[in-house]
Amino acid sequence: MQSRRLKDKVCYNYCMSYINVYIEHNSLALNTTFTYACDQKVEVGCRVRVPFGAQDLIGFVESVDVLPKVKNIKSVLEVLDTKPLLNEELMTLAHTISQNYVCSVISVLKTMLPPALRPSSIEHKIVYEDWAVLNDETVALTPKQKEAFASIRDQLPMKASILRKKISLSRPLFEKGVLSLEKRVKESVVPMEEIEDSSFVLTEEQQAAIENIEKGKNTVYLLHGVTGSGKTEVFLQLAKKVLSEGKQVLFLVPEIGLTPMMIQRVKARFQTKIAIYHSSLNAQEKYEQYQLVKENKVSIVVGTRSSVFMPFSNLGLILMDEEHDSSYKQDSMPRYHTRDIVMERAKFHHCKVVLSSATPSLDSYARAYKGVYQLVTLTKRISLQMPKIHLVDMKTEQVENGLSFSLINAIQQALAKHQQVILLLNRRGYLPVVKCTQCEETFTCPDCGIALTYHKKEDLLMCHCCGRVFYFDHTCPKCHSHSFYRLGMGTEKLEENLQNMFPKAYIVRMDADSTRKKNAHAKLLKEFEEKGDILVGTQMVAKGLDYQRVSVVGILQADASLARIDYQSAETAYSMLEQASGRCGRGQIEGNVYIQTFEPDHYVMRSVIQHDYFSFFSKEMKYRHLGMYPPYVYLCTVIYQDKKEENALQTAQEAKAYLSDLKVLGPISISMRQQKARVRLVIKSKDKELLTQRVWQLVHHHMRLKTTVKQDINMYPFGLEE
Ligand SMILES: Nc1ncnc2c1ncn2[C@@H]1O[C@H](COP(=O)(O)OP(=O)(O)OP(=O)(O)O)[C@@H](O)[C@H]1O
Ligand SMILES: [Zn+2]
Repeated sequence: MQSRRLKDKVCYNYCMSYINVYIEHNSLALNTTFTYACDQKVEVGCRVRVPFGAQDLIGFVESVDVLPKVKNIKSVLEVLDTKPLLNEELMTLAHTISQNYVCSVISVLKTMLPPALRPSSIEHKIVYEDWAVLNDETVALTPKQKEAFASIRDQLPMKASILRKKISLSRPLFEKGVLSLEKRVKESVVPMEEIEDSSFVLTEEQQAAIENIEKGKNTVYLLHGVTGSGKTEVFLQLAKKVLSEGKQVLFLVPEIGLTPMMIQRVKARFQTKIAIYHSSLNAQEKYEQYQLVKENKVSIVVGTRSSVFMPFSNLGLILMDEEHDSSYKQDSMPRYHTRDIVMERAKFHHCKVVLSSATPSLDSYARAYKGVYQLVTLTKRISLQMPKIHLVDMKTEQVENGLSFSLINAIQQALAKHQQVILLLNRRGYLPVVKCTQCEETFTCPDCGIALTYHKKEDLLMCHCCGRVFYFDHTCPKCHSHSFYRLGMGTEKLEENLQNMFPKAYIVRMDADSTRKKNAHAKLLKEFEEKGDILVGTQMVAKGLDYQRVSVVGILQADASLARIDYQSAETAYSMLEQASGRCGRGQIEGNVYIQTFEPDHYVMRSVIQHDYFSFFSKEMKYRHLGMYPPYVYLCTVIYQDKKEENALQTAQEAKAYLSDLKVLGPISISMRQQKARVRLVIKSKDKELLTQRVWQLVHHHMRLKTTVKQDINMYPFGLEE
């Protein structure tokens, strides 16, 4: 790998410079710069259009050399930016990420930028609009024109479209040069409910936590506070101090559930313009928010994963809420974990980082336990006590429509008292499996080979793996029967069952299907808060919700996440159960949680019943140690994909042989994608640098062998893909 040089940042020599460019290309083989001649002013971090083979490609300038190093080099076709899109910090960061995650620099550069600024973003053109601005007031006007001008004089500059609607005489004002037109980026309004700020006296624990963090010498703090212990308030207080010193603050939230809530709280508290950044924004809105930070117009950013790449100039604090959440790891190239990027940015800006969660990732807690991070704890809830957990043993309980009698009873009582209920079933759709009762044929996705889910409202079958949908005529393609088993249930069916059982209840359903539209998430939550009795949903409902009237939480099929054969299943299950439980009893009414399980004696269940994170942590760490899994080792998975399984297998075998100095598990065959067989290797090492080095060498080994089998590298995966 070559190292980056940032010398000769700008070339003011307009005659000719030689620039090194990362070109837009998917191949890791091209993860190097190419040199071009350029006769225009250009800086590091600008985009250029260059000839490459028979194509024109877009690239980023990595460095500018005054002296030519290569003979017969081609010339740049066009310099696309007058100012660098990415500053030195971000250019260097891109390089670090590429190194650590074994991915191309260009893929990182693309991820860092809002869609409108990505190298060849033809479909995301930035939208501009005309504004009328004052040009020359001294021009002679007719009395009528004078009158018209006077009526709008104080409102300038204003949108030309509004001006034209307001006065009919706007045209002569432009023609005579009183006004002129200016193109400005169209401003979109991101709608957001305004809420009032609540101020309260900090609890002793909150006070101590703030002091510990402010006075601490460490860079990274893990704020471990039980659900409802007021971690957000600690965040807001810490932010206040840093903002008063004139520095910027980044609030990171997981996708997308908590975003509206955090935005509201931050806005209410600081009463100032903030930048927000999440997946519901369109390209134009993202561009706008990005520019707000770039032009130093805001000091606060609230956003999900990708906001970690915002062009901060003076970052004073990074707050990462629900740090355990899986959405912080990007599951496409570059497969970075936000926490790692946070650490890099904190290093550059010399600022503190606070990670917070009621159920920290094993990784972060282990670091805090060892003293690498400073542990700060909140052990008590603000309101009453922690909710009471009831483990409902499904082996012995009576059940109706998938609900145990204990849970049905609790729901009835809550509804009678006008309290709210949250039910979690981590499976969307109506029927998870469609199977013919005559010939036992199961409908499966031809691309992925997994069972299709029936969605009743749309009356179609959907693959939850690749998203493909299939028309369903309620006939078995094999034996033409019309009768199907009604096995299992997803959230859509649960909602229907509940409506039949509790006809008067107002039910809100929240899952990937009901939240597909823009801002649907925030709308559904508002609907539940204002008039809902029961909120049904997938793990989305387990996250961060803070409603005072929720007295019952029911978790259906609680063992489903434990059943997965993955080293991380127990951690995911513990966190989901504890987080979901934490949604009730947050106000003045007691909370009761019903966990429907076939394994009430499992250590995950035993820890949840006591709300005892540490007992879970200790047991889980023993298992990880025994099996040699993170945080004891670093992992990398490589998935080989090919039309023919034997090709993928053979390549994986070759890779395993090449990596004979490391512990490699597999190859094993996992589910298909796009009709291609997939074979997985799991590579383990205690030495992070060695792992990275060997994986890069593996990539080059495949290049030398001209391997045609597609490989997908995932450094530090979040669980193993199946
Ligand atoms: N000192 C305080 N006095 C009274 N109420 C408080 C105080 N601090 C926080 N609260 C309120 O307590 C509730 C819980 O706080 P918050 O949502 O920050 O909890 P949390 O620790 O983030 O919980 P979770 O991990 O479950 O998301 C909120 O409604 C918040 O407004
Ligand atoms: Zn599929």
